[in-house]
Amino acid sequence: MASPVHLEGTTLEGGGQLLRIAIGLSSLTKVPVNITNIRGKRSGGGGLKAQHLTSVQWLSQASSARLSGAGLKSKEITFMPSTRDQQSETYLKSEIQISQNTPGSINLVFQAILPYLLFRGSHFPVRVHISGGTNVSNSPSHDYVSQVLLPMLSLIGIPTIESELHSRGWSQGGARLGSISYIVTPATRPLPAFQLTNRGDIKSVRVTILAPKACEQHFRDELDVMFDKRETAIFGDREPEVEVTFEDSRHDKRFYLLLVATTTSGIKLGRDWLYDHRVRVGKLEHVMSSMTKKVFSDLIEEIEHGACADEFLRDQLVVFQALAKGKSSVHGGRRKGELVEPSLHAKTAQWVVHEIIGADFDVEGGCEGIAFGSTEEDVDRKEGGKLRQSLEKLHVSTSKDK
Ligand SMILES: Nc1ncnc2c1ncn2[C@@H]1O[C@H](COP(=O)(O)OP(=O)(O)OP(=O)(O)O)[C@@H](O)[C@H]1O
Repeated sequence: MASPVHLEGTTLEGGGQLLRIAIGLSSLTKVPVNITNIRGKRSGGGGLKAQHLTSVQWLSQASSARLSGAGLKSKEITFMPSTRDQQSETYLKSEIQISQNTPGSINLVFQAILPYLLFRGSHFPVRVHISGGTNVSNSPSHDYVSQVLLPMLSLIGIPTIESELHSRGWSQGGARLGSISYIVTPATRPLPAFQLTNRGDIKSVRVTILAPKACEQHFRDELDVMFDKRETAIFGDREPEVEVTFEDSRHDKRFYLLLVATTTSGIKLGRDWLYDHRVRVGKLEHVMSSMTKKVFSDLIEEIEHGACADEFLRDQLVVFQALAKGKSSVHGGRRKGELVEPSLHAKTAQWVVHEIIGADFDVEGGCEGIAFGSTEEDVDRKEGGKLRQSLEKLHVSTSKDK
């Protein structure tokens, strides 16, 4: 087997996403990887947290990989997928259960395994049940995934993924476990290249509030005032269409607000905040007004620079651009006439896909994908053809001892 591609875990963002993308791509393409200094830029010493370990272990079993070094807080792992075109029997079941006993983000586990579930070459839908956190700081919430990520994946041509929330799991207001099921239908051919370049006008905004029931009216009033004030910045000359949903968070320290704008071309832009500052008794009005101000101004910033994917979605689409067939483009918007730079997360994702499968991004957010899953690519892969050779070249040029 070729020597593993070495990834230094402190590169760019230096967090967990580098690991998730690397292991997800490795399990699909069978390119072995070695990651050192995992999450090396995170405070607290870095290394694998439970959420990362869960994803790595699941993918290693699913792709019959040899995994070494993996444990809680590990800073180095080597992931060597089996080169035989055979998946582990256990993981071909139509029901998959992934359990976490802390509220590690369910959606980050899902982010790690989704490319594998979609492109592993199966023809059967799977139902994946994951327990952990549904609303966790610095990760996509259940609400963001169901209202932004999944519709956007469908817009770019990925078979519709359904999600079913069973119960909420929180990182705030004391740890609490929840669970979600996803039904994923695998792609039966490579993902065609997609173009997210025409944003259109903002047609409607959907607001999701999770807060203690006693705060409902105040929160709604704050939003009304803000919509009145910022109507033109959001809707321009169009008649505003706003829908507000409130759910009782059943805890006086659990506050979450999400705004999702839908454009005339079907694009969804989302911004949210799971309140993570101290909630003081008697100061709840301050919590609601600061959440409303911040989430509105974040969304308006996204709207003003005209991007076709919000800052978070942009990094989450990188892996799909790299696997698609042909050149996919995601317009990231312009600020003062200049293209908006990808976030550090997006740059990191682009670096990882380059290192593992050789896909490159241009400054405008375009990427010529490797057509993963096409017959030609399969033949190449099985018979040691073009792709295999170029991957092997990459192993050599990026191996650890370089
Ligand atoms: N508010 C948000 N809405 C949607 N997606 C988000 C949000 N915040 C973070 N994300 C996404 O979550 C992922 C976070 O990656 P990151 O590497 O920071 O996470 P991590 O595994 O928790 O690692 P670490 O603990 O090392 O930060 C990125 O894909 C990012 O786009």
